[in-house]
Amino acid sequence: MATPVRVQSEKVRYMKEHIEAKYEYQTTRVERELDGSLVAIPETTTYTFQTHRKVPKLGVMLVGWGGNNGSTVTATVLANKLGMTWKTKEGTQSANYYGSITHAATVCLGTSCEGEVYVPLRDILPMVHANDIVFDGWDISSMNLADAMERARVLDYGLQQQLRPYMECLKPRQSIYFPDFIAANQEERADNVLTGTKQELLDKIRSDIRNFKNSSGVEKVIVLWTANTERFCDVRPGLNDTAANLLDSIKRGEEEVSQSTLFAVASILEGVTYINGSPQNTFVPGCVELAGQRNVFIAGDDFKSGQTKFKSVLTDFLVGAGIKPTSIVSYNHLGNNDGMNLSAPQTFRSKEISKSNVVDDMVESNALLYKKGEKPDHCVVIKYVPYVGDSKRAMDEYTSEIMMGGRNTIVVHNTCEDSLLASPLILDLVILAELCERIKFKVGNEVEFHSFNSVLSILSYMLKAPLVPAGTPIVNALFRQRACIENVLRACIGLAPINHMLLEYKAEKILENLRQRYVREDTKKNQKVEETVDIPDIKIESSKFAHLNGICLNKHVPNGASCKGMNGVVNGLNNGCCAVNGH
Ligand SMILES: NC(=O)c1ccc[n+]([C@@H]2O[C@H](COP(=O)([O-])OP(=O)(O)OC[C@H]3O[C@@H](n4cnc5c(N)ncnc54)[C@H](O)[C@@H]3O)[C@@H](O)[C@H]2O)c1
Ligand SMILES: O=P([O-])([O-])O[C@@H]1[C@@H](O)[C@H](O)[C@@H](O)[C@H](O)[C@@H]1O
Repeated sequence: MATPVRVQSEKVRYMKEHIEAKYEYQTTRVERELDGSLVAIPETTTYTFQTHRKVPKLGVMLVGWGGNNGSTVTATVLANKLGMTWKTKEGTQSANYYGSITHAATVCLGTSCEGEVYVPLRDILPMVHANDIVFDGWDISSMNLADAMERARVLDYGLQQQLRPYMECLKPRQSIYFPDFIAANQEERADNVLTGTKQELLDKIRSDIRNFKNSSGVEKVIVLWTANTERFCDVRPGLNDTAANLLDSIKRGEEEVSQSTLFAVASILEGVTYINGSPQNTFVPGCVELAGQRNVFIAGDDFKSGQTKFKSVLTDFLVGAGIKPTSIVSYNHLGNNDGMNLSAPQTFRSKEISKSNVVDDMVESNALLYKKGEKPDHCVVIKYVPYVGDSKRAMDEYTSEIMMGGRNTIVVHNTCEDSLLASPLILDLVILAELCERIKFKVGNEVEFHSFNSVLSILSYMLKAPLVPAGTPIVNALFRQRACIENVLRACIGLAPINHMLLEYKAEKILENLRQRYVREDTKKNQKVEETVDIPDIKIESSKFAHLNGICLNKHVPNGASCKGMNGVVNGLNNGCCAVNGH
């Protein structure tokens, strides 16, 4: 059960409706002098964050609901909600949300007398639990979700049998289908298709969103594309370069307006966040402008689930270590329908772009290794091999230059169960997007609170080709992306970012030159104790004794005085503690 973190600070107020926090945002502005030298100027900006505390009943409409990802994420939520277990050859398996940072990851809250304290990321701020999400959606295939789950061949059959009664009643809504945008081999499953002009299709999708919102009891809806990868659409003046032109193009029935852009426009016009889990350029400039005009969140592109996620870690490590990757070859084969759709050149091109650009920011960050414009050779190969199904086999080779003309080659084989890696990302994307809808902030003496930019770049951690507001940095390095989420959530409760400096432990001896204030609630006596200990002459100002990382601060503990042992248990006599701490 969630145990929300509570911050004790005069800068944080827990009100009935909101958590309000004042936050000193510290940055460094850099100026280049005429002689080319750089000047770094520390700056502090005061933010006031307000997070609405009420977690809504969330409805998620998946485009491509009957696909491997769509059926798997729906099944996963049902299995967790119903507490299902099933037999496998290794024994009994229970449902879980591994791979989701909002359900299976922790963050370091801070330091206690026992050392660093880690809490579930979801305990930082009130957020939707996956078990409570209601799914709906569209698919060009009419197959119900139970049959779609079977078709996907992702989940153990024993679990599928338990889920079938709950899923066979779930049927995807008819969808928009423009054959020219996806591989021709998808035609055989397209038996659930809407007809009409592009404007009529847009209006129908909008009506579906309203219908779901009104009939399902959900309080909020988010739409997420997990349908097939489309080819890139043209971007040109008069077609989709502005919001007005895009809406006119839809009215005129312009061929180059894609299925996914129609879904995005429908969502935006309904005031509903839209997330793109595939690599195509859904968010043409007119779509981005429309989202900004309507203050609706959009995010994308392309789930970062396995091979590329690894790449955004390894490349960051190599370049950050001053090692120069000069050749990156990413091959994989997979046998699911996604792989079949990607076997067409035009859809593969969309994926090739999103999988290739992921190293750009890391390479450009190090001018000591790379001249301007210089990049590693980078090759992406995807082959369709039906036999392996959803179990994608990724093989990567990283060749780098090391000191004195040396070469380093790293070869990785990575079996990615694609849908089991993408499904937790779908959950994190919609849960964090929903949370961001409840966060408002103002800067300095501003009177009005406002939302994040409509391009929700904080979701980059889950995406291969992060969509960011124009002119802002694109970050692909995975741990920077994760730190961004963690530290923004911390800022919303007035906590400083985790900076990994651990200065409090950098003293020559932990017990020397260290000044710590510990506020420690004695849960047994429900007393608040404030201790200030000066080292080396320990002057303990209270009857309680502190331990720092298991080292007892007690120097002269009169027998019988209560002394908290390493695990915080009052042991009466100090010998238990001292015996443990060896003094
Ligand atoms: N690890 C991953 O699985 C992963 C990672 C990154 C991106 N992706 C992307 O996620 C998407 C889904 O992956 P998947 O493995 O579930 O693929 P899938 O082919 O199993 O599912 C896609 C579904 O979309 C449906 N569809 C196609 N066009 C549609 C339309 N116009 N409207 C509604 N439905 C439509 C298809 O019928 C199919 O059921 C793909 O674009 C893939 O590239 C997947
Ligand atoms: O694992 P990852 O690179 O993040 O992403 C995957 C690709 O490796 C795979 O080729 C493709 O079919 C999937 O849709 C997904 O994009």
